[in-house]
Order: sequence, then C-alpha cells, then structure tokens
Amino acid sequence: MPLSPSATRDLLDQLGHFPKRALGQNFLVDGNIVLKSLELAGVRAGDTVVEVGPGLGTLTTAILETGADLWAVEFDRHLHAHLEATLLPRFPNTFHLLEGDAVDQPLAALPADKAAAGFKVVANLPYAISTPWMDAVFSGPLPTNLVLMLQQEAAQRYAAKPGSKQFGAISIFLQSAYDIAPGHKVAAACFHPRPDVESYLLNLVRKPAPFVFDPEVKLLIRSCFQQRRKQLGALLRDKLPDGGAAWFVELTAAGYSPQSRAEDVPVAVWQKLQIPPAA
Ligand SMILES: C[S@@+](CC[C@H](N)C(=O)[O-])C[C@H]1O[C@@H](n2cnc3c(N)ncnc32)[C@H](O)[C@@H]1O
Repeated sequence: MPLSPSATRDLLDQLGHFPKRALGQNFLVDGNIVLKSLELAGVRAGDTVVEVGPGLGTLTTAILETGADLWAVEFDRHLHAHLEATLLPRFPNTFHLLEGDAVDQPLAALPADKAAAGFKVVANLPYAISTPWMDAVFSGPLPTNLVLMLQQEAAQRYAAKPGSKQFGAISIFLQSAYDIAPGHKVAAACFHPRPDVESYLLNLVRKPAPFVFDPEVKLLIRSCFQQRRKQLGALLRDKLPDGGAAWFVELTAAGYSPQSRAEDVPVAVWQKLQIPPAA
C-alpha cells in the first residue's frame, strides 16, 4: 500500500529529498489508484512488467508483491539509490532496476526474449516525457497492455479523433496499435505533492493486428502536423519522390483530397502513406 501524504512527507524528510518538479515527482498516495492500475493491466504472478519512474516505490512494491517480474528505470540517482537499498534486497530475483533516462531506455533494458514473450507496462509517467517515451514504445516491441497515469490533457490528445484540434501524430501512432479501453480520472489529492493539472489513468490494449509505422513515415506525418492548417498537397508534394501521387489516390478514394488538412484525415488513411522509391 502506498504511504499516506504525511508518511510520504516523513520519508522524503528522512531521505533529505525535495520532490523535483522538472522530473514530475508527484508520488502516488492513494491505495485505490494503485490497485486500479494493477487491475486494469491484469497484472499477475509470472507476468513481465515494465515501469517507468518507480520513484519511492509505491506502484513498484504492489507490482512485485503480485509475483510479477519487473523491469524499472529511474532517472533520479537519489531515488534509484533508495530503491536499490530497500526493494532490491526484498525481491532479488524479480526486480530489475536501471538508473537512466526512459526516453533512451523505454523498456528499462528488458531483454529481447522477455519482450518477445509478451509484457505489460504500468507507470505513473513523468508528464514531461510522456509523448517522446510513448513514441519510442510504439516503434516496438509492443507491450500487450499499457496502464499509464498521464496528464488528462495528454490522454485526451492520444485518444483524439480526426477533425479535432487535439488530433495529432501521436494519436495516429497510438490508435494504429492500441484500442483504448475504459480508464479512470484521478484527482490531484491522490498525489504528493499535488500536481496542478488533472490526471487520467489511460488503459491501452494491443490490437490483434497492430500497425507500426516506418520511422521515415512517422517523421513525414509529424511534419504534416507541424503545419496543421496547411493543405496536404502543398505539404507533401516536395517531400515524396512521386509528388504524393500514390497517397493522394488513397486519400481521394477515402473521400478526402490534397486540399484536406492533416487533422481531418482518419488513422486508416495515414496507414496507407508510404515513401515510394525514387525514380
Ligand atoms: C510521477 S513520479 C511517479 C513516482 C512513483 N512511480 C509513484 O507512482 O509514486 C515520476 C517518476 O519518474 C522519474 N523520472 C522523471 N523523468 C524520468 C526519465 N526521463 N526517465 C526515468 N524516470 C524519470 C521521477 O524521478 C519520478 O520518480
């Protein structure tokens, strides 16, 4: 169970640690949310789980207590040392802790054979890295489930539909590989210190046939959203060897046109975008 806000304050005092805003250090202090995260991800003994930013070890302990095998990456040297001293001796065979940046090590150095056998992600993400980290994860290997504590605004962006201001490249990459299952709104009081934004537990379930974009196509899609009000014809004509002709046929067949804007085009049509070989 997580520590209460006062016990968390005491532990922070004892460690001489001041929560760092830049690292999104808002620690979970609500047992129901910890349980809900595990329940949504269906974590059980023998599962392989990845956690980003274990912090003081609240979610971490609950995951390890199920009997799951956990790989975790923590950026803060001080918190890493605390976890190394307290949790590693308790779970010497199932806890694999890495000190590092989750954007460089999105799966906490999970071995390739473990990743290939199937794994889940449960994390209370540092909000500043949520999009670059997700982008790295969506390049594969893909977890079967992700239960992620996010800034509510980010969760809305990831789940956004075409035609809305929030629809962007990350919505396309995410929705190509994952279905969005019912999640959970989380109040600021569930954290210490309280964040000044609303939070949301996003629940993602891998599609039976997930679609992963080629890295070059991802860059191209991202560039289209950097000038989201510009027409796709003008944006892509110079960037594709065929001037965009092949994809414009797909776009037109789906009821759109080179005059359409990136934010209006559905995910399935983006999946047809390819970079043809140069003539
Ligand atoms: C929102 S706190 C979550 C802490 C803990 N999991 C909990 O739920 O109470 C985010 C954690 O991510 C860590 N962190 C921040 N940036 C990171 C990065 N780039 N890579 C890995 N961990 C990071 C922070 O130090 C902090 O421990």
